[in-house]
Amino acid sequence: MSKPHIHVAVGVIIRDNGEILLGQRPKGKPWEDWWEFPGGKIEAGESVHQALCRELKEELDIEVEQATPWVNFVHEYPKNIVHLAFWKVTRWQGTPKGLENQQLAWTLPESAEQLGQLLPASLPPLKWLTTPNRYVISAIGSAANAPAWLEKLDTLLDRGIRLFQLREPNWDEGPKAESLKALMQETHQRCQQKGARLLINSIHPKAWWSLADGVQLKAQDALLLEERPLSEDKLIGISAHNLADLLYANILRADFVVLGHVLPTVSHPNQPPLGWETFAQLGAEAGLPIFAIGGMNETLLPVAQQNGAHGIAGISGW
Ligand SMILES: Nc1nc2c([nH]c(=O)n2[C@@H]2O[C@H](COP(=O)(O)OP(=O)(O)OP(=O)(O)O)[C@@H](O)[C@H]2O)c(=O)[nH]1
Ligand SMILES: [Mg+2]
Repeated sequence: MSKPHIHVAVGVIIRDNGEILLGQRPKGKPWEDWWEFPGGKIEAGESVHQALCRELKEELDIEVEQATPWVNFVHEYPKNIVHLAFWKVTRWQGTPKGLENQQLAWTLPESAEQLGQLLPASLPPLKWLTTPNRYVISAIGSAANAPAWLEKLDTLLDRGIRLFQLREPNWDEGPKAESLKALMQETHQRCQQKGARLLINSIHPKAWWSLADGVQLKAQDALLLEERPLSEDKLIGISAHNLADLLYANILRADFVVLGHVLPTVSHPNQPPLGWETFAQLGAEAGLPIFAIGGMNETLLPVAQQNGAHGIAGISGW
């Protein structure tokens, strides 16, 4: 017998301090007492945004004022298949109240499991929420430029950037050079001191990936793999340019995807950019958080998020 498909709008309600709102499922509903993000089924004729606003009014008595699409993904339960559209809610009116007699709790994503049992499909979003939303990519070139890089790194760390990628295809001694490995280790140490993470592009030796915090796989390197190449405690990003790359990122159980280039960029002068519309359409199919890349700068972060991005990535523009 085929399982029913259920389409659900889910609100990730986020306070400025990073806490999110979770609710305990009411008595008498399936999965009673399990913790979840507020939300509910999309009714016939409703857009996802309309369903989100209605559900958060019905369940919490708040009016949504600002919400952006984040990740859509599908979870198969024993009895049904749930299509979850997660939206980030960053401004609302009113104080959330449990109108269905459900317990509510504000928690940091990393502490959510202390509340009790969480719905299985709520676990990936909790992990994704701990991924920073600005992703800085290096372009250092040679050991002579190392001091300038380390100075820039310290400035970016002071500005709160918590995710970096070492990507040096044009390193003067080659992308496997000992001089680059030494700089990678210095960079990683400085990141660790500030709780930031450093990923290594897959053009560099595999042994470096686990010395740092994970890997950023080029699309064609991802296609050569059959499974997630590192354990869950490491991060795996995949660079994607089309739907096939995005679907493959799901097979490899990547943590996020970098999709682009979105706007014209000096690094790809001869390829046409995706533009925001295509970015949003592809992103809606990704099933993972997506970084927009190509022509990004910090003022574009809200634009990227309106188009469904988790964050922005780039070499320049910081
Ligand atoms: N709201 C919500 N639903 C989730 C999450 N994760 C998840 O798998 N679901 C599933 O999505 C479906 C949402 O249904 P719901 O019971 O909230 O629907 P609803 O508010 O419209 O309730 P109703 O049908 O009783 O009126 C359930 O099957 C639930 O198990 C989550 O984090 N939040
Ligand atoms: Mg509900």
